[in-house]
Amino acid sequence: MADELLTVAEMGRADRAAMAAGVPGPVLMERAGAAVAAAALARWSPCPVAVLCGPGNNGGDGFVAAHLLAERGWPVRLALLGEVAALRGDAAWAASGWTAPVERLETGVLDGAGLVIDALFGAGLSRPLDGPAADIVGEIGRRALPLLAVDVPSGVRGDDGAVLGCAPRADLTVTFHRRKPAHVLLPGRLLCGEVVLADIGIPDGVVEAIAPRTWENGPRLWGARYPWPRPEGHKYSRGHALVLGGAVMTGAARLAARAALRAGAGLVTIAAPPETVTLYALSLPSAIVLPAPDGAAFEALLDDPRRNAVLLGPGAGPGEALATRVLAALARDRSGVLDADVFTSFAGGLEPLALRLHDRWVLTPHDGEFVRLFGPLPGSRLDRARAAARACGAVVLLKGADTVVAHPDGRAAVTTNAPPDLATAGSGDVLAGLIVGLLAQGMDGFDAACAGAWLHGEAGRAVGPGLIAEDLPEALPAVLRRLKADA
Ligand SMILES: NC(=O)C1=CN([C@@H]2O[C@H](COP(=O)(O)OP(=O)(O)OC[C@H]3O[C@@H](n4cnc5c(N)ncnc54)[C@H](OP(=O)(O)O)[C@@H]3O)[C@@H](O)[C@H]2O)[C@H](O)CC1
Ligand SMILES: [K+]
Repeated sequence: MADELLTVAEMGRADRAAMAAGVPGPVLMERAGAAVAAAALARWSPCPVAVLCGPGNNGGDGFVAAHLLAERGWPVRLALLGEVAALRGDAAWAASGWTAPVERLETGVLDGAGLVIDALFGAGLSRPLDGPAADIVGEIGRRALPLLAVDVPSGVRGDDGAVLGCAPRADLTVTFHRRKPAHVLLPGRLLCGEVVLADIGIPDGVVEAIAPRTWENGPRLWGARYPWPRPEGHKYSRGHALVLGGAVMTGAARLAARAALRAGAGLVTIAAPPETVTLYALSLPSAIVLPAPDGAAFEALLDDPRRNAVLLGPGAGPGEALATRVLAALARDRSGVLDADVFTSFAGGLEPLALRLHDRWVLTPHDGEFVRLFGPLPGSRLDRARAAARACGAVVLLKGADTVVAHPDGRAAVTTNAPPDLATAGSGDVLAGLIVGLLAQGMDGFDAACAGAWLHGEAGRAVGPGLIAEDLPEALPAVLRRLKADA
């Protein structure tokens, strides 16, 4: 499945470009409807079907699918929101191929149905569902009917996966040409069920010309640049991460350091308060633990240019001391990750950092931290992460069940592989450690953030229920082995 995600506007441009290139609208609609019918034939045994059509082209796809399923002998009832005479363009053309009755959109059309095809609204959803559309969506849920959604479950907004009014939960969603953000962002993703991407004959050159800026996060996005150890390499050529250790919450930096090592950093130094050196050293034999009693000592560690990537925040303790160390790290030519307590230390806003941040720095806030840093920005998680990255100049990784990574230049990726088990103490520290480990090996900020988030998700899936953060670094070798085998 292609990884690019097209916005509704970009998809409209793709449609128009295909038509300009000689693929007529009815041909696109015929193929879209045929893909829906094919999906029904592939996943369900013949059964009575209720096809629910809306007043636009999503409904047109429904007419085509209804016709094709009826041709295959499936008992099909079709209901339309509005009048046939009001249909326009390709939808009117599609409706003309349906000679059986067109029912009014009422819940009775569901009686006896073994499958519902939802072709009410797709890309053209413009307001919350109400009236008969909302009634029937509610009834589908009450009856727990199997549902195949055309393009998106009706009520889910294509650009951000938000639900306008209500939307049904589909078992399968058939979408066309490329997926939309709604297929990967929550809550839309959870309502789509399995997503099938159908080729409706829009030439590949069209998407290249549109040059989308949004992807689903996965190895196809960054795998070619993954820093696998080279035969002639040695530990010094694999980068050296510097992790600031805290005095009290020592688990956070330990988890992060271990993850950085597992991600492949050749060396990891923990800059530790003197009284904690033994603790850190005993629990992490492969890390270097050095005392850093004050800011000057930390800066001395930073001054060694071999320590090329820095992690500040996990367990560091918020406040002036941490803020000073962040500014010291940013004053040097390093890459790094800012996480956790850094966001509390700069909760008033990132202005003190703005001029110094650049795209080899990754900020990893969760939603609460994000709002404290950047304010209540409008739009989807994609919009907000993009706006934040643009504003601060660094890569922003907005953590959550649909983690978004955004680059200041507008590129963004949505991570879909994170299991709910990852919502546990210390999980974010591991993520920050993975990213700094990849930065140390020379990956750029966007790639490192994307790869880190994806590896974190895969490690979470490998462990599954019962996961605690300590498991994640240990799950990584098997995940990396598979990644390498597939490369
Ligand atoms: N390449 C492709 O992807 C192709 C996609 N196709 C299909 O076309 C739809 C998009 O079709 P479009 O006509 O642009 O939009 P919709 O069918 O989704 O809906 C527009 C009509 O619905 C009305 N509307 C919108 N929201 C509501 C609502 N909440 N309640 C009632 N009515 C609503 C809207 O009315 P307006 O007043 O806003 O104008 C329109 O009448 C895409 O999703 C694919 O399924 C093509 O078939 C092939 C190519
Ligand atoms: K739909």
